[in-house]
Amino acid sequence: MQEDSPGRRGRARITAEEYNHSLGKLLSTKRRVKPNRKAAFMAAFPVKASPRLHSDEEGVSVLPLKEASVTHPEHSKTATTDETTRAELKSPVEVRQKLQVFVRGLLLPKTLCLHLDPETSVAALKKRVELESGIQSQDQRLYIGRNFQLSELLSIRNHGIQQDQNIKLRVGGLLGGGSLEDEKSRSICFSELSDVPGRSWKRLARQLGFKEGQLDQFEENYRGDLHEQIYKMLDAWWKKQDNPADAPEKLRDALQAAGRADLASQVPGIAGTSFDIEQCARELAAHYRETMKVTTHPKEKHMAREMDDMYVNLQLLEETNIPSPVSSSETEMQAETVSQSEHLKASNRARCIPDLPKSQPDKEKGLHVQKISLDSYKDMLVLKSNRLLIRAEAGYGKTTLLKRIAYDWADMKTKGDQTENQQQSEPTSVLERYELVFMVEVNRMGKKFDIIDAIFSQILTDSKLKKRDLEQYIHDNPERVLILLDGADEISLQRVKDAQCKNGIDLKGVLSFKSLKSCKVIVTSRQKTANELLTMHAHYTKINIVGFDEKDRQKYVRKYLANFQSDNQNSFLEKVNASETLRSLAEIPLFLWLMCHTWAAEGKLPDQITNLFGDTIQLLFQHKESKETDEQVSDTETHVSKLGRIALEGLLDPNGEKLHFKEDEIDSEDLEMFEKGCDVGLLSKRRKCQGLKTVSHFSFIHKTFQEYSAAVYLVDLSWTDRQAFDQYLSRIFHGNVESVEYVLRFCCGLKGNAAEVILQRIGDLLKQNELNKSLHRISMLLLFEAQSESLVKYFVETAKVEFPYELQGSIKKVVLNGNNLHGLSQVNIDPLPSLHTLDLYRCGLQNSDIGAIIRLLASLGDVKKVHLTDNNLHSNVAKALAPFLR
Ligand SMILES: Nc1ncnc2c1ncn2[C@@H]1O[C@H](COP(=O)(O)OP(=O)(O)OP(=O)(O)O)[C@@H](O)[C@H]1O
Repeated sequence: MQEDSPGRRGRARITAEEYNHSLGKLLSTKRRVKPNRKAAFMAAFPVKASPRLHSDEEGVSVLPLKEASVTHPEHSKTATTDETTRAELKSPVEVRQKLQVFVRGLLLPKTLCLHLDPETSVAALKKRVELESGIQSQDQRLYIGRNFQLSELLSIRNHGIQQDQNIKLRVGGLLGGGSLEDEKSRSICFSELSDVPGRSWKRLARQLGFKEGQLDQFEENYRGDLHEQIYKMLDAWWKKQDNPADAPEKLRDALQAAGRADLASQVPGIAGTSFDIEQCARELAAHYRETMKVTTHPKEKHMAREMDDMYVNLQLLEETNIPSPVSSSETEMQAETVSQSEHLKASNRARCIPDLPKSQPDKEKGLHVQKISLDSYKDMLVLKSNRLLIRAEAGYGKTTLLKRIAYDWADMKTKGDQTENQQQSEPTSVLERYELVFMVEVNRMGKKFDIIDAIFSQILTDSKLKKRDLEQYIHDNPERVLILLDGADEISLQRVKDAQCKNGIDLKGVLSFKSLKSCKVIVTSRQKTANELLTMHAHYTKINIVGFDEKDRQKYVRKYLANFQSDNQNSFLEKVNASETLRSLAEIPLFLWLMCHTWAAEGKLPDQITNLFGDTIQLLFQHKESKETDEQVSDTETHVSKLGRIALEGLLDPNGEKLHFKEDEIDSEDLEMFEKGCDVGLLSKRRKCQGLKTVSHFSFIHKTFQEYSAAVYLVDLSWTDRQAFDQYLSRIFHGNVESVEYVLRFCCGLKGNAAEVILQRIGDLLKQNELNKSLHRISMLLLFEAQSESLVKYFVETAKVEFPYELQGSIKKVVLNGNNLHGLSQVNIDPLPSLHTLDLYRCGLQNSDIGAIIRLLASLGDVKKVHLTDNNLHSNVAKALAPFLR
């Protein structure tokens, strides 16, 4: 054992031999750590039974403390081979060879040599160090390599720690009054900093105001001892400080400017400051309990319901990439769901919602996508990854999910204050590990994208707490903090990348895993930006929100319509379940909310689908406007119409219906509208691998929205460019009527010119194909959608009128006035329970038509009145109808 290096101050003695040993090892092992660490993380991916669950929580073996032995380095065995370590990584259960690791740090009386089971959690390791050193485990920060902080949630194997690896111990933030003014704290800080900067120390020195000549002098005076050169430089800088209170900030700024922002957190704070964590938690909890509600009006944020009264569980899928069994040259990735495959099937319904992404950014090529359904957000929080990306299109409930987490945490904190040892519900118990939870709206962050600033401007608005102290606390206790970043899609990621955030914790660093690596961060984003985010760092754990399944829908309806009788709730559910379109829309919380809202206000859902989709699109635009971004949201109809040309061309594509549009095939003007469509939530954008290239594709979030846009465009054309309108109609009536049925229905619902032309043409077609049942059905739907008495004339000459099933339900009156109904051999209308009145004024009815009228009344059910004025009927014949009226 040799004497201490002169640079080691303010602590018990460490021998130079240890110092050299650690430094040498650290550098020489560094290169080997990475691939193995990666392998360890890959091994921990949820490919097997349930390795997603954290070992401490879920009973994966953790070596009992007594099994970890302590020896001094000079007595220790030398390194095991890399091969052995790899073997441990490959089959952790079979091979349980212990790892020898060295824990060293300035506050330790001596370097600790521990023999640990690879499955030992970092939390258990800290306890071990506490026993040996007396340093409380919650104050310990353990690092490997160049400042990679170990997470308590993982085991040492998970971190890829190898035989003989050095683990560095620092004491967290010197929170208990540590400051640069305090000689011991300063000495520790300078000594720690002198260990790490390496070649960046000259940059740091320049930032601290030293000239080249002075740097040469330090080198000259302490030749061969880099640690001492840096230490002396820092000491010299300190002695020049007139105002010691400003010094910590200056040093942090200099570290950041020198490209070592990662070290800024090691600079202790100002003398006398201590962060009141209890106070901070109380303020956060009060804010969340007050504000975290389920919004029930797209514009009026104050119209919201209490979380417990309105929140319904969402279906979540974790998406993991595992090495593909197929060759990596495959361009399309395969998707597999491990459980609850019905959710996936539901989301991939053929007509309604475009498929979940099957392809991923390039790096993931050759990987197999495995989707694992999660029971609740608790499953998501226990995943090992510290960066979770929640992806879903507009209105699927991303924000609401984060609100729920923040609310549950606040609830737990508040109840915990009231009743000690109270049993928490399952999902909330996982939140216990977080002292602080921050929910930040990304689009309300300042230009610098400083998370601390955002916390103070969005949550702790009236707080007396100091930003600096909070920042220090987060840096020192990252694993006790949960950060929820909502709406990464609502800002330009380029702006985030370009932002200059000198102090604080910046969004760029957090999103790209550069800072707060061991802090759990959950980011939400729509699909379009999610892909971009993955280019900042590919190792996010991806969570997809699938929306509501049938049970969730029922729960939602019972909650939303809580003031209504259960019969009423049931009839709403029946109505929704009866239509495939409504059912698939109801999987998206935003749209289910709209339907419930309409039902509650009007006692029915709009009979015409045009109204329903018009309102839904309007809601999407309002939902976007409510986000208070600077961006101007354009007029709904204009925007939708501008998307319509490509939408219609896609539906009429001679090579088969096209629901995905390649970015590079869209001209720049239309592209802008498509991008905006994504912002509003009408479209989504995804990346797909095509050979070596990655191409972005747009698709409408629901096929029916593509049809609606196409219809709005067609109706516009009927006014502005009649020739183009006629050409499109010719294409449609040339064998496409059935495939674009919804476009025609929307056109009729949007009324005007287009409705009349379309109904006339379909009437003509029907005359030529009287027996075509499908055409009958469509024509009646169009007629119904148009809601125009005058247009009935195009159909009544046909022998058989069959009303569509959509007429069932709440129709009270059918008006067929002015149409020539004479000679009808058969009129088929399914029973309409609510039908009250049938108006048949001036319908050219004669005595011989009485049989058809009676059959009609009998089939309708409960008609109370028939108006037959101005027909050629004998009064006795009219009286004969009386028994058929109720
Ligand atoms: N889990 C849920 N329980 C009850 N209602 C919900 C739930 N999730 C969403 N909603 C309803 O749907 C609306 C839209 O949800 P939310 O704003 O969370 O969607 P989002 O995915 O964040 O959308 P965007 O991408 O536009 O930000 C909410 O205001 C709420 O009324």
